[in-house]
Amino acid sequence: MIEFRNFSLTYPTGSRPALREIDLVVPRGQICAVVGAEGAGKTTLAGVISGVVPHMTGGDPTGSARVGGRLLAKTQPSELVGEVGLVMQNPFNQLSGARFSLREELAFGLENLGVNRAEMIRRVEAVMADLGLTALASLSPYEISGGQQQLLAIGSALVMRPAVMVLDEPTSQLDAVGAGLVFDTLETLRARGVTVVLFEHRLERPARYADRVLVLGEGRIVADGPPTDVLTDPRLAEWGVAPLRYTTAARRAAERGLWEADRPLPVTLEAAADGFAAALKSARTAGGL
Ligand SMILES: Nc1ncnc2c1ncn2[C@@H]1O[C@H](COP(=O)(O)OP(=O)(O)OP(=O)(O)O)[C@@H](O)[C@H]1O
Repeated sequence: MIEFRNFSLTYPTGSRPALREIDLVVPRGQICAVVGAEGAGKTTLAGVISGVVPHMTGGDPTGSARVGGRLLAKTQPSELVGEVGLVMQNPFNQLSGARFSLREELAFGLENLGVNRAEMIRRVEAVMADLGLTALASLSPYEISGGQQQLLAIGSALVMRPAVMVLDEPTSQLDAVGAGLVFDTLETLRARGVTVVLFEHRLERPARYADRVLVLGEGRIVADGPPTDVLTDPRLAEWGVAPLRYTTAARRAAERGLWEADRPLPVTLEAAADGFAAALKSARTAGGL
């Protein structure tokens, strides 16, 4: 579980706080997506949860932030290995540089933790199968594509079986198939009780997979709720987040009386298609078409 109480953070060179008065509880097994404009504080929040900020960046925190009951201000990032898995935007930066093959790279963190060999092999093989990496097992992490490196970075976090996974734009370099594998994996993690915090620019995936969406605006949580509420909020654009095309199309239809009054605005393509089909049907029934 993640628990922030009135948490604020100002970087040493910052003129204003990067995070302000964050009150947040993310329970076990929840997929929580965080969206927001550039500079809203997403990477900072990811860094605080994973122990990187302020320990490695500097910064002055106030209030409290806990992961799994540990007070992050008093916990070094190395103590969080195994507790929090962090996947950053650029997978290249996450390669250990010390291993010759994907299989060895995936085993690297487990070796450092002293996990026994049989268990290590079991976990590495399972993660490679889940992420479609088995055929690449003997290749160098440096000779695979950026998308495959992104899957490798996710795999390197997954093998550690952390209680919390923090994913900063985890599918930015992946095609639809690769992104699908990652999001299927997130569903498995939810079922296992892993807490997932997902930072995304694009809203399609949070709309479909997240239990909850937070919007950050200038370091504050400005909205927090189920995707169907938050992503249809008319203030989304004011917060610097472009609404989904389906939601905008349905809102325009609603303004012209072409969307059923009691039907929520859609955040997925399927819900939009159902809504427009229902609107067409009622227009036909009414003899309008
Ligand atoms: N290491 C740092 N030192 C000083 N200021 C920083 C540092 N990192 C981020 N900031 C500032 O803190 C604020 C929040 O930045 P952050 O990177 O967390 O936002 P973000 O929502 O992740 O933005 P983006 O979508 O562009 O990645 C910004 O004003 C940024 O300039």
